[in-house]
Parts: sequence; C-alpha cells; structure tokens
Amino acid sequence: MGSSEIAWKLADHPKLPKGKTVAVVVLDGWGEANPDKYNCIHVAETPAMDSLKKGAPDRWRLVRAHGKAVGLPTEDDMGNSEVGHNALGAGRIYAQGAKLVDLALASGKIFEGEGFNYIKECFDQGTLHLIGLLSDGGVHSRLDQLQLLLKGAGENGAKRIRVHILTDGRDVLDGSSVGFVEALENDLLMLREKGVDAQIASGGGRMYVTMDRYENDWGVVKRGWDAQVLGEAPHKFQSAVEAVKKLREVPKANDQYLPPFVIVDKSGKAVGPIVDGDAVVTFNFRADRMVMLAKALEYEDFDKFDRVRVPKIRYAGMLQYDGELKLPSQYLVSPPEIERTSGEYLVHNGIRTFACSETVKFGHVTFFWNGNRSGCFDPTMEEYVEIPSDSGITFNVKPNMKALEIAEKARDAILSRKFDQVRVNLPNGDMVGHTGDIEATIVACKAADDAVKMILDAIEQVGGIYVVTADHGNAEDMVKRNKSGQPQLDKNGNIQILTSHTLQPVPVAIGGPGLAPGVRFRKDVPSGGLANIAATVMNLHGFEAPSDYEPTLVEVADN
Ligand SMILES: O=C(O)[C@@H](CO)OP(=O)(O)O
Ligand SMILES: [Mn+2]
Ligand SMILES: [Mn+2]
Repeated sequence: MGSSEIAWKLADHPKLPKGKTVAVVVLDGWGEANPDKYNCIHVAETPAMDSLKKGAPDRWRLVRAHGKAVGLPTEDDMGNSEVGHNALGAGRIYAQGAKLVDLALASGKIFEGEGFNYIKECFDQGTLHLIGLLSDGGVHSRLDQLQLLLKGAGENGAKRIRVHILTDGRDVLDGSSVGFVEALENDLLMLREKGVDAQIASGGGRMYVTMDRYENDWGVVKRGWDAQVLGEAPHKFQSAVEAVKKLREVPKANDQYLPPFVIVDKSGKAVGPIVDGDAVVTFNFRADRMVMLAKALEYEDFDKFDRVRVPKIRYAGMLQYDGELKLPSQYLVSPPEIERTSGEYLVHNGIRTFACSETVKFGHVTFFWNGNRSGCFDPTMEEYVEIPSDSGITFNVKPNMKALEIAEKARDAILSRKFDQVRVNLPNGDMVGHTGDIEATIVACKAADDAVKMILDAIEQVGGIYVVTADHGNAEDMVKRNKSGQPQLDKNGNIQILTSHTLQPVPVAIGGPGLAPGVRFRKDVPSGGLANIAATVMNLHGFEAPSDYEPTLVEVADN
C-alpha cells in the first residue's frame, strides 16, 4: 500500500483532550529487579523515578520488554534497543531479524534467495568472507546462525571461506570469546574435512573494531577495514584462539575492546584479505552497528576514511540494514516491514514532534522508533536533535554522559510550546551498565534520574503530560545469577559481572498536570509490553489508536 492510500486520520479520543504537551522519556537499559547491591538503580539515589513508582498501580506499572513481547524468537531472549524502540514506536509486534533469519535458515530458503544467488557467483573463483559478531547473544547475531550459514555455503559450492570475527563480551559474559572462537574453529575444521578451505582471517573487539554506530567514530570501522580488507593489523597470530587468549592477557583487556588482529600463515602473510572477485556477507541481522561498514563496502563515493584499496566484490548483508537508503542493495533475508508507525500517524494528525538523544542513542529515538527509517516524516512538523557523544572512551569514565544536555534540550523544547511531543532517550543506565563497572553505573543511574527530574519539572510548568519508560533492562542487574537468583561464582569464587541486557520488565509511568482526571492504567492488560505504549501515547495526545495496534494501557474512569 502506498503511503498516500493509507487512512492517516485518527479518530478523536472520546474522553481525552488534545493540545497537551506530552514528554516521552525512554531510559535506556532501566529494568525492574529485586533490590540488592548489584541493582545499581536501587543503590543509586533516584528520587524522581522513586516518586513515580509511588503512583502504582494506577499511574505506574511494569511492561514486558524481552522475548516474544518484542518479536524475538524465545522467552530466553533478552530485550535490546532495536526491538524495544521498534515496539515502542510501531505499536505492534513484528517478527524481528533474529526470528526471520532463524526461519530462513530452517526452511533453507536463505540459500535459494536472490541475495545468496548473487554472492554465489563468486564461489568458483573467489573467496566468501563472513564478517560479524561472534557470540550467542542474539542481539546483533547468533553463533548457531553463523554455523548454519557456513554449512549451507559449503553445501552450495563455496570453496574458500574466511571468517572475520568480532568478539563480544557485551551481550554475553566477558571472557566467553575464547569458547566461541573454539566452537567456530571446530565448524571450520569440519568444513575443511569436506574439502572447503575455511579459516578465521581476522578479528577484534566489537566496540573497538567495526561495530561503531550512528557515525560516532569512523576510526572504529577503519581499524576493521584495515584488518579485514587490507590484511593489516598491529597484531598477527597463526591461530585465532591463540590471538584472543594472548590479547586478553594484557591488563584490563576485555572482549569488547580487543585490538584488531590478522591471522597469518607460516611465512607471515595474511590468510584472508578481501580482494577483487570475492564475496562478502556481513552476518549481523541488526542494523545500527553494521550500517557504517556496509557503506564502506558498498559506496563508490566514500570519504569517511581512506580505504586505500577498494576491492571489486559482491556484497550482501544478512538483512537490508536501511530500507530508505536501500543499503546494502543485496541481502540474504528481507527485514521486517514495519509500517504505519505512531510517529508517522501523529505527524499526519498535526502533532509537532521533537526528538533528541546523544549520538550513541540518537538513532534509537528516531530511526528505530520510526520503524528503521532515518530522517523526519515531515521536516516542517518535526525536529530531531543529536548531541555529539564523547568518542574514544568507555562510558564508565564519564558516566553522566550527555544526560544533562539532553534534558536541557527537552526542557527548552517543552517550554518553547512549539511541540506537542518531546521524546528523548537517556542512555546512561545502558551504556555504562555495559561496561560492567558497578560504581560508575550507580553514578549513571543518578544522572539519568536528574535528567528525568528536569523534564518532569518542565512538563509541570506547561501543564503537560509525561510518559516515562525504558526499552529493556540492564543497570538493574549487574551480576550473573543462578536459577535461584543468587550471584553465580566462577571457578575462582569470584562473582561474574553481567555486562549485558536482562530479561526484566521495565516501568512505565504516566502523570503531569495535563493528565485528565480519572486516567489510570487498565487492569485487563496484565501481560502488556512495550508495544502497548504507542496506543497509550496516542490516547494522551487525544486520539484513538488504529484498530490493529496493541491495546492501550490506559482507561478513563468516570468519577
Ligand atoms: O550496544 C549495543 O549494540 C546493544 C548491545 O549489543 O545495546 P542496545 O540494544 O541498548 O543498543
Ligand atoms: Mn537500549
Ligand atoms: Mn545496550
């Protein structure tokens, strides 16, 4: 259906007025968990969020932010920003990349599609390169999907395969990289036994090599390019297991930030640079941290760094990462087609929108929120503001990040009365939580809470409404737990720090002087999730949500 044929006009809400300024605050990585010393949100001073919680059950509740509630394959899948913001903005639950790739691999259709046929052309003469995140985190990629892809490529004629790995330690425990590399080596050995020349060719930690996002630091992508394409890196090893083990021995080294390395043969020559005639597949299904590499691989005119040598290759993404840019043009699995998002409806219904975060989360409240679409729907109605993030640091060093600056922008936007919706993402709980630094994460949570306070104060001044929520858990649990919920110790008796997101539910709070009397959370959507928030926000703007949206969380009691 073309955009012009869609009935964009929303029905008036029978009870709720229009014209109130609505602040939509997404705390990134802020779940609800039992209070103990590994719950940084509990330990931190968070008076603003604490006071919202007092509104339970009518004005504060929990919603689901992981697993099937956000379109992930299983209930064991933790939430993440992509699926969380997609659900928040779209108001419906879409089968997400992880699931779509599972289905395509299970049915074998992935090997029959246009994308695979395109890269297959190179199998006779060239090498197939696979680049992506090596873990079973399920946020950007999954090891079992890579394994099936490798197997299928071998069965479909690939003669020479090189894998360029990015170690994780962010969606999985730090230190787990060694086990993942060993598992991959085992698969490559099986391929070699079948006559396929298959090896790991290069590697590096995801946060230092390749997987930057939203153009925060092109140097990250360049380091990857040098290793993957040019076969050049400061560290050279003959085995990837040895590489990861050795590089982890450096004090403070961790999987997320391992330096780039290349695998060399006995004569010291890189075993797998990317050259003319080769095929490349980036096997992450999630877009944000692959778009920059996709641009470097695909764009003829590219000036973000000196690529030195630009091989003539056939390139496909696991998914198409940006539907608007049509990037990459070839892909193995079609992405979810998220359409008619709440942002697009609201703009069509006269809602003037302001969205803001700092670089590392900017695309979350814009691109992901709008169904993986960059840019405004209508620039005359919307303003998107990006505050530059610090680059080249881990955020435990500056746990306040740009929370204050984001809150000030939101405050000014609210007080200007030029906008009906002011939407922000506050990154601290998540970005600092991922460092595994508990002290810093406590500081981060306070900074996010201070920002919430500033935004709520502004809403108070203009008689507006607020909706405060989160996209998934992170900072509320910083330790790996056993089945009974106790911290799990490693073989040396140390607790294992959890750098990843969690399976916890997240809060949603509503309030503000503009909230009509009698508005409260319904009791009949007990298993509500992030996708229910879009209809809720539409109601608070005075509209009914489209009938196929997940139901609103609010009702208006007659009193
Ligand atoms: O940093 C990221 O890429 C993910 C974790 O892999 O976090 P988020 O989903 O919060 O962006
Ligand atoms: Mn997030
Ligand atoms: Mn995160």
